[in-house]
Amino acid sequence: MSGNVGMEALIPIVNKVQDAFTQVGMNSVIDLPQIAVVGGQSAGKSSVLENCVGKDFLPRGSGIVTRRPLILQLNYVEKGEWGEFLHAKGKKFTDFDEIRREIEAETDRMTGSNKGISDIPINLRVFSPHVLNLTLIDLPGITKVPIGDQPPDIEFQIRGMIMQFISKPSCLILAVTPANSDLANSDALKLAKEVDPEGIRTIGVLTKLDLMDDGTDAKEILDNKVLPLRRGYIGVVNRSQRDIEGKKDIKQAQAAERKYFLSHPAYRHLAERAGTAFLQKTLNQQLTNHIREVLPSLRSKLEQQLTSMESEVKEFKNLGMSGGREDKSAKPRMMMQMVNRVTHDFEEMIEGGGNHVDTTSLSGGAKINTIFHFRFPGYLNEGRLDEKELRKEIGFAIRNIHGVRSGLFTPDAAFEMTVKRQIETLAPPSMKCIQQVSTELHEVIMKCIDKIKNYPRLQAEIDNLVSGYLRECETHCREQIQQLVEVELSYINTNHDDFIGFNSTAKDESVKDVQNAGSESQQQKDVSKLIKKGWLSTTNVGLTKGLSREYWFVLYTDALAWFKDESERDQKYYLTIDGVKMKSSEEEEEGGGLFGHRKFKIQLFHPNARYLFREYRELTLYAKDEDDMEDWRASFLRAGIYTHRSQMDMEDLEDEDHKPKFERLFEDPQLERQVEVIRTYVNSYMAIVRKTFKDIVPKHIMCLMVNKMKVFIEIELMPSLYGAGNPAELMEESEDEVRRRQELLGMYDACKDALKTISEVTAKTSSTPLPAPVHSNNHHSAPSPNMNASRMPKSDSAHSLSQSQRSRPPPDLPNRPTGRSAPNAGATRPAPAPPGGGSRRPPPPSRPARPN
Ligand SMILES: Nc1nc2c(ncn2[C@@H]2O[C@H](COP(=O)(O)OP(=O)(O)OP(=O)(O)O)[C@@H](O)[C@H]2O)c(=O)[nH]1
Repeated sequence: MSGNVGMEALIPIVNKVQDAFTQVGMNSVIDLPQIAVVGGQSAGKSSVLENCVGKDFLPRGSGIVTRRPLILQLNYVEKGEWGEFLHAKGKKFTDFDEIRREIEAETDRMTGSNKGISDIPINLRVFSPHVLNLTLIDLPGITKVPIGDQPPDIEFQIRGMIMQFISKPSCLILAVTPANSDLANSDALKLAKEVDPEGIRTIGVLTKLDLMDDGTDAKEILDNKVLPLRRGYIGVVNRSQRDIEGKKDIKQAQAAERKYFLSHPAYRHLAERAGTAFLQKTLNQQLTNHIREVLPSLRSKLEQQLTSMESEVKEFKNLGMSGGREDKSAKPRMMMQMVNRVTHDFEEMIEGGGNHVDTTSLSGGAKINTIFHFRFPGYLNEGRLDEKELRKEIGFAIRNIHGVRSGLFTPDAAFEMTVKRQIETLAPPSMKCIQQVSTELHEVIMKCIDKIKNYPRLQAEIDNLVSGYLRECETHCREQIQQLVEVELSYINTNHDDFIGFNSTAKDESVKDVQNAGSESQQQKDVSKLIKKGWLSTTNVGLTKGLSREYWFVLYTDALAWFKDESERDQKYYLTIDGVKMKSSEEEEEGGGLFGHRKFKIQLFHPNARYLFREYRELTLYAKDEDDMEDWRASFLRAGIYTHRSQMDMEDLEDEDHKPKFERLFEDPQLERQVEVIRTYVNSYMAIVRKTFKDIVPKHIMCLMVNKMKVFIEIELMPSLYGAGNPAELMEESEDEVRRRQELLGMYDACKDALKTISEVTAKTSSTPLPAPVHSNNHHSAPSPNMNASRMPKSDSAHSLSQSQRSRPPPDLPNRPTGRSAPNAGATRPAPAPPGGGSRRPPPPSRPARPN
């Protein structure tokens, strides 16, 4: 196909834009409008359409030829030229005469050969290096009188068929009217007016100028003086049937057409605005307008995409990795940057602050702080014996020291032995604290090195080195704490300032310790100290079993209270926790609930009483996660709610009569007195030791683990990495990263190219403004019979036609209508009316028979 030079000129432009956008992952950015030809029977629609494409391939002839809509999709391909029908998939038609025959045959297949019609379209795709990706629609001609197999309502049916296509706001309408018929009766113009009352997307085409009666011409119509259209009329002279039969070449025909306009006295002045070439130019200009119209939004999309990539591309450039090439010398520098980043992040996560503060959970330094000051004091109470157990132990110690004799005096050794056993119980919670901090440090390291996962070897090596060092620190710290326990065991300092001694009444900081050491009345006097507040969910506080509710729990050193909410106004219960024990466990998911899946359970109960509170034997609490449970457990421990011993342990404390063994001790009043004295001392001394541990263990951990880790990462990590391997190898990127980087850089370049293309296209093309609306008193501009259907939203029609066209005034306004509205006033008819006042319409041209 080469009969449409203008369209061919647009091909490289569209392809360039399309290619540029395919590169950046956007397809079909330019969706060109459809073009439909509408007109009466034999008006020359198919001829006009063919001329638009510039290739012979449509059936033409007398009578109704187009009897099914033909949807012609033009597809640009670099090589070859062929057609394909949807109804004959896979078959390539390289001979365009064959295409014409196939259209005829397919029309007959659906409609029969006796002039029947059908609204089922024939879909033809033409592939060619000479076409734009464009859809053209050839529609059956409007006819009024049914012939052959045509249904009685043929006019109505064809009208519906046409409307289906032209009512789409993106469809350009070529309203074809033969010059040798009455323009005022043009169905094409009427239909176009219905769907496009403003005339934005309608182009009037006047065919068969050559067939007008001698002495008549269509000058006035072409000058847009009769039934004016916003875009005016374009006159064309298509090939006659004889030309077609004589195989007149399309180019030859266009040359003849041009000659016709130049030589015709009535048309000479408008020769530049007439003919097939001008129609092509007008259509191509519309397509150009459309292309130009989409460019600004494409540009802004590209600019957005470019901005989003800019910072990463800059980073690659800094690292010498742009342009798809890697600068090997940059690798050690990059490694340093990565290590610095890890150092910085580690420091930030431990010391707090920074830009990326976690707002969902405690982590890093804050978590370690919680472990030190919240959990660890609780853990220290874990191995602690309750009052009865302690008395029992002291009682046994005293009796074992006295041996066979009954001692008169309280033996110091019993105090020391008991204290030592108690000091030993401080080692496991201290180790637990070390282990928890170590786990947290490891988590922090993992988070820090996650950011360098694009360099898997470097990440693995850092993990290896840092984790190894952390293990060393942990081991060392454990040894130190063990040493600390041994130090405490080595000398029981009863001269300690805070030790209660024989006369002293020193008080421990911890209220609980005093409670254990003092009398009941003393306990009552102590002011309750707050330990922890928070939401917990429970299943058994005044609710049907199985249901659960959240309450605001407040734990004091001697009581647990719960409230409706944080305001603490509506108190639900106040539970004194003396003697209360706990069991904690992880429960299987039961599905649903206030905290999602209730898994972390703590049960409080009173081993020596039937009910804990009201009619409940126990209080079951659910924490929202493991951390929360751990915090509550530690808090309960601090409040003196210890973990319940197993049944076995309890049995050990009882003898055959189920009487607590230690109670028997008190059958000896002297022993009872001695036990009481030692118990007071033990509690006082242990309060001192616990206080020391509470203070010194976190200090050890900070010194031997946290700070050492910081120093290691800051100072030793880099040399250790150099020792571990070649930076170039360590800095090897993951395949994903290489691909990602290449893609990103490719995309970045493609975006820039696409922007350049847009600028080029904008510079090389120009928009034609939409002519101003025409005003006419004649019938064409009268309200359409179907106004509702015809009122299209302006924005919709803008889809295909430039917004800018609307606002700008046309360079040369079309002439105002003369006001003459005679049906055929366009034709300059010098000849007088025929006698008898008959119609002035010329007789319809006799059409030669269609060749078979
Ligand atoms: N002399 C002359 N003949 C024309 C012109 N335009 C079309 N014809 C002839 O008119 C006849 C009908 O042309 P088509 O292009 O088939 O018209 P159509 O509107 O597609 O016809 P239907 O699809 O049957 O409605 C053909 O024989 C054409 O050669 C023209 O400008 N001048």
